[in-house]
Amino acid sequence: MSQDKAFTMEVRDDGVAVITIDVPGESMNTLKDSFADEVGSLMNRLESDDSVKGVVFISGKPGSFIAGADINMIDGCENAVDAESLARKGQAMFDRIEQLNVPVVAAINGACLGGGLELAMACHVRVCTDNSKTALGLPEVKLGLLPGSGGTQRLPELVGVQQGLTMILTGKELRAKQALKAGLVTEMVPQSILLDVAVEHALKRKPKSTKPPLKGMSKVLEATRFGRDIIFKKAGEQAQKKAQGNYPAIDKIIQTVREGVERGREAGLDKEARSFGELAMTPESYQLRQIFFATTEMKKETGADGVKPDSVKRVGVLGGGLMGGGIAYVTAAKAGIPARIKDISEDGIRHALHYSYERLDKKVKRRHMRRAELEKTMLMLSGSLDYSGFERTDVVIEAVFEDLNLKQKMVADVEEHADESTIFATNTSSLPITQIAATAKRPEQVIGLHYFSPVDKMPLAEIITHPETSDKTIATTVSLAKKQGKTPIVVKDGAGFYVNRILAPYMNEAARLLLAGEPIEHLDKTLVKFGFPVGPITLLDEVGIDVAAKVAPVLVKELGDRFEAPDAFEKLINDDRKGKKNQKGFYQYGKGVKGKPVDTSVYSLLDIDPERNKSAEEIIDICLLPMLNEAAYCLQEEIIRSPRDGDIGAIFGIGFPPFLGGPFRYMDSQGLETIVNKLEKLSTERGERYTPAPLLKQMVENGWSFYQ
Ligand SMILES: C[C@H](O)CC(=O)SCCNC(=O)CCNC(=O)[C@H](O)C(C)(C)COP(=O)(O)OP(=O)(O)OC[C@H]1O[C@@H](n2cnc3c(N)ncnc32)[C@H](O)[C@@H]1OP(=O)(O)O
Repeated sequence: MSQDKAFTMEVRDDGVAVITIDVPGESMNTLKDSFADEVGSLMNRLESDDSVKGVVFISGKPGSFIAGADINMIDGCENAVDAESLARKGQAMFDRIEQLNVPVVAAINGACLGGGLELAMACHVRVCTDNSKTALGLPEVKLGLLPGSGGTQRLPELVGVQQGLTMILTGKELRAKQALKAGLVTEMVPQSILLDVAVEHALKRKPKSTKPPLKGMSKVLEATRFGRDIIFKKAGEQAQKKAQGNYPAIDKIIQTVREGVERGREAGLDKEARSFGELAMTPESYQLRQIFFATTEMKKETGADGVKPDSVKRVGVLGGGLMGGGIAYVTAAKAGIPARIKDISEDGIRHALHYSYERLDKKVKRRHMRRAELEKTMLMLSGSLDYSGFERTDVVIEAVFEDLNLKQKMVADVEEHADESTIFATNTSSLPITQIAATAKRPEQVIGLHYFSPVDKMPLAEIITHPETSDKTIATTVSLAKKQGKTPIVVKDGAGFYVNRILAPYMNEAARLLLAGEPIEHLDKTLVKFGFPVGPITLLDEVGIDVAAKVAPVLVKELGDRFEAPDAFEKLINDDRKGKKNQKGFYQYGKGVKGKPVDTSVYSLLDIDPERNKSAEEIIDICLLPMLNEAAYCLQEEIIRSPRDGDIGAIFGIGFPPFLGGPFRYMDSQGLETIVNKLEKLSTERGERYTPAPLLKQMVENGWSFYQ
């Protein structure tokens, strides 16, 4: 047995060959091209050794099985032929495993994803642990790919076409219980007996291939060609509704699964390998892979080089509203840290506690959580009308009204009632942290921690430093945000910070186009088709027209005239149009409203005669370019630390189309000269606010790009 091998085999006295997968020097197993030879020689031995009665594949890593093929390896492919050949090598390797005469069992604990699940599906039996980290899925679509080593064929064979297709199209993972129900695993066991149970299966007779455990309508549909046509059509429509034609993997997945279902596994595998090769070379897959690399890199960063975060054992939350409730929830449910909520009313506290209860209860009902776990999490949440219990908090996060005096008073109160070392993190979305810290006794412990609504769903947190924030405070806050399940970016203090600052000019231009007569649906649909999750006018309704109206003057005051909002807010507010929250905005809301009809009365209110004048391309340029330009200003002013942070912030904070890589990668892909030229043209046509940021011009002059 050699230490430098990823696959090592030991044949036990009972005749079961246990193959342990433990990629040397890596924290998680990933599959590499070079393992084909290693597995090949193990297969040679197994194929010729009659004394071996069964085989078990198990991971040597404590918390995971295999996280898929090595994405670096895929990224390193120079052309489609290289990538196709990787897929074919994997297919051949897994075929050989499947064809062994003895039973082969995958013993799965932790992540079993992509190529990892493809290997497990080539085994005859899969046993998994009931560990909460156990997850089985084919997430390749999130990388703009399809499963390349048999996954498009074996998953539908095991769980049925409908469920298999959905899993491959969405990348959705199944937890242990769900995998058992779907027929993806044969047995679910506690981790302590995983190997023993796997060995038992390996000593049984090789199981005959089974049919997916289908019931009801699924069974009827999958039985006939007509029924399967319906499944493929529906799956395609649903997936494209989200993808808007921007993700080439979607069509390829449907065609490939269909090929196998209709023409057999061999034809399916051939199409799978070819499609994998082609998709690996698409710009969409390239950008999505870069997001994976960026987020993995960010997981390791502390936010302050060389500084270790302090441990956070208790958190205080000021304000039990929507944001406070969400913050308390992610603190207890995700980070596992007790949170003490202070509000001025019992109602506020009740609201916050209820917010968590509702979310946890949903998980229990969906069987994602046991009731005992819900109760344990709820015990971590407590409320108070005064500061009792705050003396032991390590971090206090305030989520009270956007009022500077009030926030400064919160700082003083926390300094009085909490420990000397307690960090004060403010969830302000518009007030400068420097001003909130201005009256603090310990300004080095004041920091911004800006969450996005809804807190439990939105993955980004902006961590805002002011000149006196200490490195320890930064590192501790970054670490807390990560535990709460967030991807944090550290940004410098300044109006709008990063995310709202780049969003504002985009929204302003959409509003200007609307006032000039472009129909609301035309604007929204154009930008959704471009790749945003919702259009800018829908977003205004979601954020709240009153909130946008409040933020606008702050940005103008701090950053200048290019942030001037079009003159329509007053009329909208006077008409009590706040957006979704009071069910009165640009769209119609309320009971009985089907679909998402525009509230056309808004046109007469704003004296608009709606008519399409601008093409989709013009609308995109008009709205998007000021966002890109502002991102460049933020980099120039060091509001963000790097283009990478700017890209991740835009993708995770406002849903900038991920397949375009974020504002900076998008500018690189278009060419900075093109961006500057377009901005200059728009500046002549529409106003000086489009003047290119000096950084962009400087970069063009020097022939630079944001990334190498
Ligand atoms: C042919 C096939 O069909 C094609 C494929 O299989 S494509 C790959 C499909 N698999 C995936 O997309 C899964 C990618 N990985 C993940 O989502 C997450 O890493 C995970 C959920 C498995 C674990 O998350 P988490 O516990 O937070 O650990 P995380 O920090 O992300 O990863 C641990 C290490 O494993 C590495 N890693 C995980 N999966 C990897 C992969 N598929 N390729 C390369 N590296 C990977 C990470 O880079 C990180 O490396 P580091 O220790 O040097 O920083």
